[in-house]
Amino acid sequence: MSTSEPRAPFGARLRSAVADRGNLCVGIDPHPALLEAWGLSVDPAGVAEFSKRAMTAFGDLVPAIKPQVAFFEEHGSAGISLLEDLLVEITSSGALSVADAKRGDIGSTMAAYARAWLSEGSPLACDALTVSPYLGVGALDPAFDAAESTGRGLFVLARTSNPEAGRLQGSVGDDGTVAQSVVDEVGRRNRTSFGRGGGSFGVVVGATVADPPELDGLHGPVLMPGVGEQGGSLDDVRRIAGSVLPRTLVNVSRHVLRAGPDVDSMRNVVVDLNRQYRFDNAT
Ligand SMILES: O=C(O)c1cc(=O)[nH]c(=O)n1[C@@H]1O[C@H](COP(=O)(O)O)[C@@H](O)[C@H]1O
Repeated sequence: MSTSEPRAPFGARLRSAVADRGNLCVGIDPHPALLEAWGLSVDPAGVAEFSKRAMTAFGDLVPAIKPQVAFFEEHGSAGISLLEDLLVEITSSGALSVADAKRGDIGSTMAAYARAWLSEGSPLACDALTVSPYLGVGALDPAFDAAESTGRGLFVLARTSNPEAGRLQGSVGDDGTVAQSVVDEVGRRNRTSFGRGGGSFGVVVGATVADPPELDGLHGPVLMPGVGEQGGSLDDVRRIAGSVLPRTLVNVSRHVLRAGPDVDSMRNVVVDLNRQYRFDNAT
């Protein structure tokens, strides 16, 4: 992309990718146990082959691909270098990259994370980044600003899929639950940046959650992990997403990756999931 050609907002690019390819986002999570199950070495060479086969299997099928940064980071600089290459390859495949790094820190440090993941020309630049609001949604402002100015997006953790999350994220303050206040604050940012950001700021809500936040006021996308290995189902996704179902990106990682190392087997699982998780006609 030339500098004279501004990138369209992430929200608009995601809507178009979903209209084209459906609502499924597959994760690339090279767990050591999966590398072993695929007959690969638990080292950077194994991670490289794992990522290559995964991209061959579904790079052209889904609107978004979410590398789990932790499984690259654990291999040090070689792993990060592979992640840089993978982010480029995801773009070449026509999918959007969602880097699952769950970053979050005080504003000035957050600005450095924003430069790393959301600025033009950075080796780790992705289309969207997962961020943690534990230091306050306002502490993430450098990331909101960077994302808006470069046509990128954020997914802010609101109500996560893990069983330990409810006590903290479901606790009730003046504005309802903590999870609801995160959704409301992200929704406010989507409304104030409409036209420029195009609803590029999303939240993460797990498909396993019994007490999800109300998402009607979000005006942005939802990343919904927890389907498959963590027990979430299509019915759960429908129940939790409600009116934002068409803008929901359903993440599945191990359920697809366990079908490897055979590329066709993984591809078949994704084709099947793609049939179920396509909500463009949802009411
Ligand atoms: O931000 C995430 O993607 C995330 C949030 C959440 O609440 N739960 C959750 O499982 N995830 C991530 O989504 C992926 C789920 O993987 P599977 O359980 O194998 O499908 C992992 O990379 C998790 O780190």
